[in-house]
Amino acid sequence: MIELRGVSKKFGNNVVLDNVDLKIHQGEALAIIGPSGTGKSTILRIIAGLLAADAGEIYVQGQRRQGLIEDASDPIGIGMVFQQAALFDSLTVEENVGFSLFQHSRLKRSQIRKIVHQNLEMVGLGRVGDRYPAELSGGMRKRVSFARAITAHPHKPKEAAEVLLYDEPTAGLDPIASTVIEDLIRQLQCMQGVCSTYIIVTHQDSTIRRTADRIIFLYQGKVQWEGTVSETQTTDHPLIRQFFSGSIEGPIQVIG
Ligand SMILES: Nc1ncnc2c1ncn2[C@@H]1O[C@H](COP(=O)(O)OP(=O)(O)OP(=O)(O)O)[C@@H](O)[C@H]1O
Repeated sequence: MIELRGVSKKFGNNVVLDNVDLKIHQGEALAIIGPSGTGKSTILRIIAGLLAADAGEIYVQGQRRQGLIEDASDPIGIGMVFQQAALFDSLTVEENVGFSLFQHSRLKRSQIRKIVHQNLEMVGLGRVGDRYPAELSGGMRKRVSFARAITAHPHKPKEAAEVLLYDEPTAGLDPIASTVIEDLIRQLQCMQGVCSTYIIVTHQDSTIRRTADRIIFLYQGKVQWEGTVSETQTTDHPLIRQFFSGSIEGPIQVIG
């Protein structure tokens, strides 16, 4: 569904991604893990088309993307759920979720409200449409941002996100609120019998275990390890052992 071939990215002299190859298949749940500052969010932003790679190619359903998302027409929609829910504080929940439809579609207000309400129901927030983000908890704000990511024009199926990119969706949440989000991610994946695809960046052990089918470990600009959740527990790969044990001794250099 998405393929990165030889993608590199640096900021100044800081080489963040170094010739990365990556394939994500239809219906797959892929987690990208690795120490802080290794380029996980950078990969997501490149896949979303928000950031240009310095080198390499990005294919979406076999079609090469040229440029960024505003000048490219990907054959499928790719939605991103940001680490901070990134909601507009001065807009209500309903206005946030329906933002792109209110701005860019000719749908009637009542039609948009119906779509928004359905999507808020899907994330378990059917009753908060007229509240403001500041009146919600962190977990609720994250759920609102999920509802926004899956909101698309009903007559433009290409705009519906078939691939969702989650950047640390459970960061800062307590274990129970994290479970709610993890369950929701899996529920949103398999709606109406069709399983969509997602990529998740997370540091949280429970989120890795509960939301990933396949895991890649990114370090020093490269994919250093790839496997399943259960293989993270059995592998003797030194990077994986150190990462999951939290030890400061090992090949991963501790910054700061
Ligand atoms: N716009 C930017 N300008 C300059 N440097 C950047 C920019 N965006 C990211 N970086 C740098 O690129 C590196 C990778 O950042 P990125 O946010 O992708 O890491 P990450 O693996 O997601 O980290 P974390 O786990 O801490 O969220 C970091 O050293 C960061 O400082």
